[in-house]
Amino acid sequence: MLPERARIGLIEDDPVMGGSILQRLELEGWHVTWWHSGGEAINGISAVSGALDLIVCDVRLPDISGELVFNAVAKIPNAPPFMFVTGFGEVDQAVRLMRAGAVDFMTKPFAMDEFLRRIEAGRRTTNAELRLKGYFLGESRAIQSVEDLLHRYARHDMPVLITGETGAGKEVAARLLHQISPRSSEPFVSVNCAAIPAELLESEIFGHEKGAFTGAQRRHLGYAERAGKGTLFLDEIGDMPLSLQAKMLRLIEEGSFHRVGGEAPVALGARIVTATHRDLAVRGGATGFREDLYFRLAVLPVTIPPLRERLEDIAWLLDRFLENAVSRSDVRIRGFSALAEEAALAHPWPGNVRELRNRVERAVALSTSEWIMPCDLFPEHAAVSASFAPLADVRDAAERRQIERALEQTGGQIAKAAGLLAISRTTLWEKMTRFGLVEGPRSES
Ligand SMILES: Nc1ncnc2c1ncn2[C@@H]1O[C@H](COP(=O)(O)OP(=O)(O)OP(=O)(O)O)[C@@H](O)[C@H]1O
Repeated sequence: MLPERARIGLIEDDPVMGGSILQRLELEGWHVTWWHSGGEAINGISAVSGALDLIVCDVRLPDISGELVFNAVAKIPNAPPFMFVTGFGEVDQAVRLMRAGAVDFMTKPFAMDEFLRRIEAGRRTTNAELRLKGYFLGESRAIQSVEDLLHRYARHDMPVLITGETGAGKEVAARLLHQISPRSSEPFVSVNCAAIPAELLESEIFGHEKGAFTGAQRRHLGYAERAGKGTLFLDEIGDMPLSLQAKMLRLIEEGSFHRVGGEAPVALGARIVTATHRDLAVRGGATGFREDLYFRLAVLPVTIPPLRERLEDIAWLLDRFLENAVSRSDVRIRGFSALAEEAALAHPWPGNVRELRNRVERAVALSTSEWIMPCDLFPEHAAVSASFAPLADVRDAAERRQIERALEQTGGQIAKAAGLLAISRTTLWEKMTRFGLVEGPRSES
């Protein structure tokens, strides 16, 4: 039973569906307000918005779409979380709604117990508790909305495709998705498809039977089987050979696979999460990736923004990695100098978070003071400035040389040398003093 009489808003035009949801929710202790059309719901919600713990909304309504209701309600202060109920063909729309902020969706027909579990997870108090725990991936709004999306995806079993530049944190996101999912006590198995030779990848993922090929002396369980009911994370999926892509497609469509050399199908219990730094959505097979497989993998998509687009995370990550590196060494470092932080903010971070972590670890090893300086984080800039003179120095050296020549030609006579150089005597004298060319008393002749 619910700790308090929680309030739910139901937007459903089908009297049979709405009636059975209402009856079950009331039995479970929810207080339900039922609206039969979108317009009716918008008016009704405005009056009680703050008091509602959750809204369950059908995507297809007789007057306006559930999406329009959601967009209108989202503008109301203290709007309640939305969970959508959709037909099978409306999954794309439901995913779009989740990306826009809906907490969850369920496809009809659904089992009532699963529905109750999901509304309990999506209701307002649960969200508030999540916030209190704070964010894990970073401080920027961009990464926090990624994290919010992962929380919404975590309750589903559909494949997730994580895209983003190299080193941006795709695997970290996949691990977080696993940890916050109901599968968290099961294994998380990570496979880097680019790191395993193409000819071995199939038997590494699907396993093989004894005698399947020369050297296969025993049955070998692949990653798909070792992941059990947990998460199978396939990194660099864009590098998967075409022959294996066909098998992946079958795995997703049929929910089972064959070990190499095996005859009986093995059921896949794990959720598939994939990642790539490539744009696999390019049409016409230009990427060498099957379009049909792409759509199967990208049912729930999420993109990790590059570090240069989330500057607020830079200082946060610097501190995190510094703390970590210092705790593993015996150096005493108090933090980053303001100049080092400024340099970090201006850097484009082509290697993203991985580059930042490596730079911090190297800086801790190199630093000779208690404060990390720009040259500790970016030693290559220090090397460049040592070998490459600033413009002002080059200009000074050229002026000095020309003044020396003029003085030589005029036998050290300032007035004549100034004439040759087309500057005033005073200016020449000042420059000679600055360049250390003045010896003995000044000659005005
Ligand atoms: N939000 C984060 N908090 C702490 N560490 C992070 C975060 N994001 C990434 N990292 C660290 O940065 C490094 C790279 O992260 P990760 O392997 O997840 O990136 P990736 O996008 O999967 O990279 P690749 O494209 O090379 O596979 C790892 O050491 C990881 O621990």
